[in-house]
Amino acid sequence: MIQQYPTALTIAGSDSGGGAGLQADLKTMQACQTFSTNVIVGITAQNTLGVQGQYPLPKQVVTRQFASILADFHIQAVKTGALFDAEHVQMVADELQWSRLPNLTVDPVMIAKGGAHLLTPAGIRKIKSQLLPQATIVTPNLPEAELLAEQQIISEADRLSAAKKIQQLGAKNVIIKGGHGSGPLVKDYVRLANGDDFWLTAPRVKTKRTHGTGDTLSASITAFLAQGLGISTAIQRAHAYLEMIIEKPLVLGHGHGPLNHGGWSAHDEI
Ligand SMILES: Nc1ncnc2c1ncn2[C@@H]1O[C@H](COP(=O)(O)OP(=O)(O)OP(=O)(O)O)[C@@H](O)[C@H]1O
Ligand SMILES: Cc1ncc(COP(=O)(O)O)c(N)n1
Repeated sequence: MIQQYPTALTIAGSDSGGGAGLQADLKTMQACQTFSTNVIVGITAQNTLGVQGQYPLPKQVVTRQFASILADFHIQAVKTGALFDAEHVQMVADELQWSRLPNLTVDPVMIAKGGAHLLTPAGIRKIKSQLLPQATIVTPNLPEAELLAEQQIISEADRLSAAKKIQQLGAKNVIIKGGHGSGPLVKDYVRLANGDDFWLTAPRVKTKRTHGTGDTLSASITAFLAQGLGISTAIQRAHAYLEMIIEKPLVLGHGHGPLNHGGWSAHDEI
């Protein structure tokens, strides 16, 4: 008998350098045994050194992709990535609202590793008002969490209060990632819808090959949600996948190099 294969949707920007954005999402989902369809919201000219150009796509091009996917596939989980500006956040929020797709992971991509802004201030406000109320989970890094919660995050207690504020904006579950912190350990803080919380801790890998780590974590969570795993298990497996592949980098490019998304096999324990 032919089994239904877990199927997800990523709504993101294309990275010509192949390490982040849509390309990271597709490779991650494949490695995590979920098929991913994709809506391209915009195109970036980008490499490991930075973002050289950004080209959001016209509304009709975005909505037409949604229509094609929804007419054919049974989508079990969705993620959003770089959405560029308020207009594009709104069109994505509208599509998600009417299509009522389940298991939404919002990766509130704002600033690329090289410093380029991938979302306008009005776009940030729209994410807060239109996307977070629909989100099963939101996955900000530390600077993104500060902007969403409108507070500084220095201590661990700050992380707890920021996560609570982000939940008040409507996101059910929150993970505030710790890659931008310092010290020998990277600590991600997870706060679940029921109020339970925990830290995911890993040794900080001394590498500049971290392009797309955030996309990879959120795409992996999405892949595992599409497979029907509970939110806590999906987060923990995604973190284990990320920590496994960050140890096996590909030596490519002259800047923040990409992860090795295929750097584990289905037989590896994660
Ligand atoms: N040097 C590192 N060693 C180990 N784990 C890391 C390292 N850097 C980031 N991570 C992990 O990678 C994931 C993404 O964290 P990070 O804070 O880098 O997200 P991000 O800034 O959104 O990433 P990006 O913008 O590059 O896509 C987290 O689970 C974090 O713990
Ligand atoms: C199209 C696109 N989406 C997301 C990112 C974030 O990834 P990073 O922060 O590692 O640059 C990116 N650089 N480009």
